[in-house]
Amino acid sequence: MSLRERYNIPNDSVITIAGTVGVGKSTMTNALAEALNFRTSLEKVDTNPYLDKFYADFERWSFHLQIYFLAERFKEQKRIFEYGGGFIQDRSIYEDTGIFAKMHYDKGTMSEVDYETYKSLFDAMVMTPYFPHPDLLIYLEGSFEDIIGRIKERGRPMEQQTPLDYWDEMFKRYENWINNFNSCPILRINIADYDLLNDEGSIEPVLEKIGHFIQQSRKWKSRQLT
Ligand SMILES: Nc1ncnc2c1ncn2[C@@H]1O[C@H](COP(=O)(O)OP(=O)(O)O)[C@@H](O)[C@H]1O
Ligand SMILES: Nc1ncnc2c1ncn2[C@H]1C[C@H](O)[C@@H](COP(=O)(O)O)O1
Repeated sequence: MSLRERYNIPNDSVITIAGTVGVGKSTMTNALAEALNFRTSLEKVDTNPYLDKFYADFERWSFHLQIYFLAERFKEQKRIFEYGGGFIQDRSIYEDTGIFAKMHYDKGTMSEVDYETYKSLFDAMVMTPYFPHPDLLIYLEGSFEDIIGRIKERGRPMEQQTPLDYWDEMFKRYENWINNFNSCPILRINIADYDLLNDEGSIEPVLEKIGHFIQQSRKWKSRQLT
């Protein structure tokens, strides 16, 4: 029996992994996809044509970068739909607007007119009944110190040169954002409770929770339809 069958996870499930930069989304995405034999939808950092420029000059590039991310994630959403699900997605589309665009607007590194243009495009594309929301959003959380340690250890130059205040602001916003998030069911997992790098078996309790959550939310959805 496969792990997917053992934990009763439907093979058309779409699971998105959310959380601040460096918390461990990509690592979790790859581990879950391998355990469930699902496809991945990964955030491509190396081929992003705006990311380096953005970190060097937020004001000049924040609008361009948000439009790029929106286009990339929307194309991925289409790909997931075309395959009929069975995907783990590295970062949700909701974080682009709820965390990044809003933070840059509030801090003055995205102009009001750019923010309004971006938001109206995002809402028209995503906040509609036609947009297929994921079955589950797994929110990874941990201490600020642990997360900063992981950003340092990973060592992407553009992130090393970014002041600590930026990550601190983002960390605080994430807590507030997840407490108010209601676009799909949420499963919160603390990074202190598993260790995918040193203990392969630590994925199993996560799978058990996923199976339970998806079963519950599908039952709830089917009751709403009858
Ligand atoms: N369970 C873990 N224990 C220790 N380090 C981890 C763990 N999971 C991820 N990391 C490390 O933390 C860093 C950031 O992880 P990553 O998955 O790239 O985060 P994200 O995609 O959220 O930015 C990487 O260097 C990764 O190897
Ligand atoms: N929407 C975004 N706006 C600005 N920066 C973003 C956005 N989405 C991702 N990023 C940045 C943050 C990191 O430097 C890289 C990759 O994110 P990660 O959390 O490491 O997967 O892109």
